[in-house]
Amino acid sequence: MSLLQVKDVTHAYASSTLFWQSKRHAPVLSGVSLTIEPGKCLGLLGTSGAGKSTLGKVILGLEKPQKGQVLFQGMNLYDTDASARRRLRRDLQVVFQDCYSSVNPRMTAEQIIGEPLQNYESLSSKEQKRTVGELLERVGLNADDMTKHPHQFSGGQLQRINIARAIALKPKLIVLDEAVSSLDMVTQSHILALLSDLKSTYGLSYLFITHDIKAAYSISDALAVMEKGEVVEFCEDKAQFLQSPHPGVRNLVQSILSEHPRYRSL
Ligand SMILES: Nc1ncnc2c1ncn2[C@@H]1O[C@H](COP(=O)(O)OP(=O)(O)OP(=O)(O)O)[C@@H](O)[C@H]1O
Repeated sequence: MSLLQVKDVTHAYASSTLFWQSKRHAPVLSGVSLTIEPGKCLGLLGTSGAGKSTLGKVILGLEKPQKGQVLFQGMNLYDTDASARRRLRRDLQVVFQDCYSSVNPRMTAEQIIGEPLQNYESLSSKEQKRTVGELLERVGLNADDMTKHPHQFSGGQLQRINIARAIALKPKLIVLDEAVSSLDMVTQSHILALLSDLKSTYGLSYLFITHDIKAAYSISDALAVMEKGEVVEFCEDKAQFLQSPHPGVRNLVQSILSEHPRYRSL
């Protein structure tokens, strides 16, 4: 069974509530369907405004769609009781592009990474400290870094802290919304390598939202492209992506082919 199934999802944001009437903008998502398999990464590409982040929010349970279903391990995300919702919140995590605004600047790394543990696990303070230390080391930082505040880290280091917080509860799916986009190329490749490593170690699944075809191609198993709220291409095997006849996808593919001699003949 797929880990996540998005079935025919249509969504429009509410614009205003005028007395009893709630008005809505034009749909941002129209008839979107896709799947994410256990332990796999789906790269979601598309131009600005295509609806990628909105789909990410719908998948995280944050934006209830007007139409369609989101099934996580067969369970309807928007039709569950409180205890199932709590479990789902553990299993679904997110890392955003802006590593600085994703954390409270007054908290230490220990408090940032420890927050989900405190909310969901009943660990003694000693156990929690040890777990935070292990998580810091797991993402390539030092256990001693737990006393530092966000401003004492570089952008890449802080994104590692956000990743440590996201994996703290051993989730099943992490939405990575432009998670490496604001980093320089070298840091970006290190973080992509870390994400790949964590994925294979813990059997994590990712929704990797990005504008960057090269980053998406390097980390993903499957690829999808959105245009104006619709999924115009969805390839469960990224190799099929290179053969897509869709003109928008061909343009994306050309940009990777030029740098990968192996694929130039395609
Ligand atoms: N909270 C909101 N209320 C109203 N409209 C919104 C809201 N969030 C996003 N939108 C609109 O929905 C559309 C899709 O936005 P979304 O952020 O999902 O696209 P995106 O593909 O992630 O773009 P980007 O890559 O620039 O982040 C845009 O037209 C945007 O203005």
